[in-house]
Amino acid sequence: MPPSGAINNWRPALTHSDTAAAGSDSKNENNNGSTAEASKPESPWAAVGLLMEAAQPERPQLWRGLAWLITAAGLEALGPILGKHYIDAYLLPGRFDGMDVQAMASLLAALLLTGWAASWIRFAQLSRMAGVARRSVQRLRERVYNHVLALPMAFFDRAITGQLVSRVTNDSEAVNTLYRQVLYVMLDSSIVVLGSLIAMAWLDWRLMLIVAMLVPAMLIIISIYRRLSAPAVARARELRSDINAQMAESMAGMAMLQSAGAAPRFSARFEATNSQHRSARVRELSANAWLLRPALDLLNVLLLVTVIYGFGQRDLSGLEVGLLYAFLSYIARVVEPLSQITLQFSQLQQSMIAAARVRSLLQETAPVSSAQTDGRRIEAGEIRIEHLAFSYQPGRPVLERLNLHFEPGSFVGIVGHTGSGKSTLLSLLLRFYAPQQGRITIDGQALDSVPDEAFRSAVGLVPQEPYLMAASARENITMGRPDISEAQMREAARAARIDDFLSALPQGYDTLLGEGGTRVSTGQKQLIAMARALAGAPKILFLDEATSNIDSATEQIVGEALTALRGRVTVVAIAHRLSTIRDADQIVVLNHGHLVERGSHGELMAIEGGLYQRLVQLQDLSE
Ligand SMILES: Nc1ncnc2c1ncn2[C@@H]1O[C@H](COP(=O)(O)OP(=O)(O)OP(=O)(O)O)[C@@H](O)[C@H]1O
Repeated sequence: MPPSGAINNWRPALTHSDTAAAGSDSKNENNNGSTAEASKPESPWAAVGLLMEAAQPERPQLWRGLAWLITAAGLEALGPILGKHYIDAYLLPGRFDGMDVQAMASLLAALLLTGWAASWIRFAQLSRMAGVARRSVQRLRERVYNHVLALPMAFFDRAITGQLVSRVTNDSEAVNTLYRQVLYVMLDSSIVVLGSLIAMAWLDWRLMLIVAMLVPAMLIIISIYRRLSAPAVARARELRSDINAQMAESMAGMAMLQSAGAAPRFSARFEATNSQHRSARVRELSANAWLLRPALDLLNVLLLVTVIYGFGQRDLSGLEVGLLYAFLSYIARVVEPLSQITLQFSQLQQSMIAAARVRSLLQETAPVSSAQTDGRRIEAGEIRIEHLAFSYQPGRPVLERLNLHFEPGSFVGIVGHTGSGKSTLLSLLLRFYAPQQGRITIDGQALDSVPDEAFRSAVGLVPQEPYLMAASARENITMGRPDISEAQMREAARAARIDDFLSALPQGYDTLLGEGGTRVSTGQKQLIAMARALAGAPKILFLDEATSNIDSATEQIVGEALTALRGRVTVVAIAHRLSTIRDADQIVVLNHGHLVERGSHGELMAIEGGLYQRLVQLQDLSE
């Protein structure tokens, strides 16, 4: 199993989606067990914390925006007070002449100006905050992506590609919505409500208390709604991510899917997930339609009745009319934002779940980078393996008590039956996993203490399933490594015997390969992968069945290329096709995770009844 292809691999075990399709709680039954997927309920503060982290560099902007929003709310709250004064001082007493008209005109102008100023400030600040939100989400998305790139390979054994894509794209986008909800609706509306309540308290605190009752009533409604709809919201989100995962999985395994005639089954499974998603959304929207809107309308009416009734109980002298006007204005200003907060709650809940998922992905521990360690560069490429033991799952050892020594510049072949642990050994040498017992050293220093950069530049890999990016041949070989010159790239391509092919392409090395680009055969892909590995001028070159997809003539040419590396580069090649490693200085034979034989081809062939001898005989028979 090629570790390098883990993220792109076709995964026949559709555990998560299958359990989801069966209608069970996939979270509990997901054998892939991605903690990134676990959407455990998080407090709203956790989500807000994530936002604040993302907005960290622009916090002063946020505080400034907040201060201006409070100013706008204050200006808005002034409106009804001015209106009350206008009614009480001029309208009711009928003072319409001389100085009074002037005063009335200034009062009305102030009324208009405060309203306009408040609207303008709010618009400007919300636009400013929208900018902060967009940039924060951009930062968050980059952070999530970089975090995923740094995660250990063991994580990708559990993760499902489509769901990870969902985390980086949809969920990060949902966090954008959360930003909008939190800033536009929650924050802005809360400030307006607070400003109106303060103004009302200044006018008549008893009446204000009646209006303020609205706040706890709304909170109760929200809490009931939350309890009723939360499972549906979480389920909808989970199923949406499943839909993405199924989509990605089908695309990645299209050839197998079609050739195995599995399209109808996949289609049925997709429909099942899709319809469960729709049902979850309907459940969620029903709670919204049946509970939220009617409850809000009812509260509004009750409030108006109570306030008017309160006025009815008082001595309705002329002055009370201005107060009634002011209160009715304030009630509208309180009810509307509170309705906004409540009505947006469903969206808010979804966004919070998305934020929780992004957060748990960010909490996946990336391996501690060796970048800062004081290890040396790899100069010779000597590898020593001592008492190495490893298992993916406790109690199921894959490699046991391995002791090996690869001389610098030597050519080492690793052979063994399928599942004997060859790729696992390679994964350990590549630091994809850490051994549970024993140790590996390179040039005498522990593998994990070699600085990242030094390790990467000294090691090349030609994986079993070569991976081509949707980019030019040049980019596919250099992989953006700035230190690889044109001459080095071409030299590597020549060594991998792919230079002629690439030069003959319509735009030569600038021709697009990979998805949507020029089609290349699997064998050619492998040669490009070889050129990619050689271009970095590695000290150690790992090949994971790199000759399995090329014809015998090309294999011979590659064999010559490997021979040319002798003495300069330590080559460790896993090979099913034994002819590839026939000339190796040392052939290591693994069986069920144990080292059973070791030696040159000649030495191993001399072991009567030995495993290597049998493997060679079997292969000779089959050819
Ligand atoms: N990521 C993984 N998680 C759990 N078990 C794994 C993982 N990768 C490999 N294994 C198991 O470890 C054992 C050794 O697998 P490995 O891929 O190293 O064998 P191999 O010799 O390279 O096989 P092949 O020649 O078929 O590629 C197998 O039993 C396999 O099922």
